[in-house]
Amino acid sequence: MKKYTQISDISNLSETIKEAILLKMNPYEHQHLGKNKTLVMLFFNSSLRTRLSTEKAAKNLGMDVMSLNVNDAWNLEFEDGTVMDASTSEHVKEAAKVISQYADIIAVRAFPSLKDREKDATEMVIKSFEKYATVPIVNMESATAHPLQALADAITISELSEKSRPKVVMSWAPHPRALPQAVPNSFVEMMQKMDVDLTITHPEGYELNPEITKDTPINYNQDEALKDADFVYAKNWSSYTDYGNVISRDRTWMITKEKLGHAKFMHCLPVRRNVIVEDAVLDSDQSIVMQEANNRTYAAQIVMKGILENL
Ligand SMILES: CCC[C@H](NC(=O)CCC(=O)O)C(=O)O
Ligand SMILES: NC(=O)OP(=O)(O)O
Repeated sequence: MKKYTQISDISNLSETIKEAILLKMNPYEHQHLGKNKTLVMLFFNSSLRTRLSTEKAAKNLGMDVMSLNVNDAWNLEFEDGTVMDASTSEHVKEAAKVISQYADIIAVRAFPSLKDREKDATEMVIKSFEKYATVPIVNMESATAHPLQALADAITISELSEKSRPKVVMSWAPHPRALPQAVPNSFVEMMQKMDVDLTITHPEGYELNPEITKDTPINYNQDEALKDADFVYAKNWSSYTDYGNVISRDRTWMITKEKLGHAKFMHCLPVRRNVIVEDAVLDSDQSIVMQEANNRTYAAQIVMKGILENL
């Protein structure tokens, strides 16, 4: 593996999932790979799980880790040819090359603006690091994708599914803020590669990028969509068509025990209790959000193992 910025960087998904599950049994087995190697993590946005699980994964592999909240360093310029006489102090051309001298792998988190859809779609931040860094890049959530989360979700469903082709329903849920489409995009992309019966449910106006959803069924009736689900993956996202806007705050879309039926509840976290999902669900043994969060370490570890093996 040369990098992990998108799900398609995984050449054999079922093998990767199997290897990640095996890794959990012996997480320190490959420490020789990371000895005298450094992971640098760059955060343009907040994180708990990604920051800690990716650091844990790197240390499981014997790596050293450095983490930088980029906004505490210099305000970076990403546009080519800019006369930098305003608020940006350093161009990503220099920053990426400088960091590459300190790192063997660079991991980046940079959320979208949610203001300019076309510009967000260019994935300027992570693509700039891919272009100018001289070491492999890992995506810790970019403007349109969260491939580490999706891999952890795939591992979790593979481990906990009680049938060969489970029904997986990704359901929109309300949120007070405008959130990215990265997590739902990557979850849909990942589920399309797995042997699951995937349905997406959301209010009208919340259609994701059709280049991602493709022919995955979309049901605007949540109750109908949730019927006989085995896994319910709840997530809020802002409108893609009315880009970056909150066009519904309909609290009836909150996931309840009643709506969940016998299904297992999934969410990437952080989750707004009693907005996205009621306490009774999160506090029940139908919730597998802790297993998902634990699998973030092994998703990151199997990815970085593959990268280290190719250095
Ligand atoms: C892994 C999820 C990260 C991010 N979530 C949020 O920004 C939620 C923040 C909040 O609830 O205030 C998102 O939806 O992409
Ligand atoms: N799920 C996830 O990526 O969590 P953080 O935003 O806390 O890293």
